[in-house]
Amino acid sequence: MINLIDLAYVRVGTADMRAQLDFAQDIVGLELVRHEGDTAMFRADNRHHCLAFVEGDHVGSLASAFVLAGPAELEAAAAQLQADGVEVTRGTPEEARARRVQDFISFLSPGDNRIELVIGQVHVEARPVRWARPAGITEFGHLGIEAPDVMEAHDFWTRHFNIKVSDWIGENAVLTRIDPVHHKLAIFKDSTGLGHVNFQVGSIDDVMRSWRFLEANGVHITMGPGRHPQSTAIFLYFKGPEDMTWEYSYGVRLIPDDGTWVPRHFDTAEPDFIDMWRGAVPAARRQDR
Ligand SMILES: O=C/C=C/C(C(=O)O)=C(/O)C(=O)O
Ligand SMILES: [Fe+2]
Repeated sequence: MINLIDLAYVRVGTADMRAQLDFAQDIVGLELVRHEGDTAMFRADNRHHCLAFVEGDHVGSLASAFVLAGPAELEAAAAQLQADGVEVTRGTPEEARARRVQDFISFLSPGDNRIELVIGQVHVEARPVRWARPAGITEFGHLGIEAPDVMEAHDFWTRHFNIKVSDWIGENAVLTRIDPVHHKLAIFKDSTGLGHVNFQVGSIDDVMRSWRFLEANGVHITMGPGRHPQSTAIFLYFKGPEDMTWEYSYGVRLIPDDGTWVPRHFDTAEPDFIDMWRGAVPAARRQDR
């Protein structure tokens, strides 16, 4: 079993770095920690960065990364995946440095999403984040990734990793955890790529203030403010440049590690299956597809 300790970062390709730089700072509020060559890195918590935009021809997800405990765990992970027929690529020292990690491997998960497993991610413990806007972000919360067959993705992730299912949403989505946080990896039915990137905020007020701020700045809000019955989090989803979906949320449920949690199944025919406040739900999330 490969033990994922935490999320590390997400890398996203962009053909419009200027637009992504402006949006990530002026709208989302992240700190630009470093812009070197074709890569801009953003910080939201003690990780050196949790989001990197890489300028080039590929627009959209390049990789989603998780932290492993150390070198022995990295070797064991590579061996386990290879034994199962998964093609594993070793990061070069230059690639590791660009990611601010000591070492990493990568592979494709179902849905052709590139996943990186890293060790020794650089952390910044003492210096507070220099927020570009006071959005109230407390941390990089979770990732949504897409796969055409959620069940196949579920089987892969639960076979190899310490992933536990927290909840199912029809056959459209599975929300999974690697620690007490209700979900850090959500898999949604779609072709491939990054579904959304979530940032936790400190209060309901932060969600609502950002809602007003986004509206005033002409940002397309795709869902919310609302409250997910799954994690009980109060959420706000919005679109950035190049069709990237961002989310702020507050109040995610913690699941005690006592073995008593049974994954629930939410019926997409119910009017409040995804929003307890029954706000408008985008068509892509409305029914089993
Ligand atoms: O589609 C349902 C989404 C649920 C949640 C939640 O319960 O918090 C998410 O944030 C998510 O999966 O993105
Ligand atoms: Fe989310």
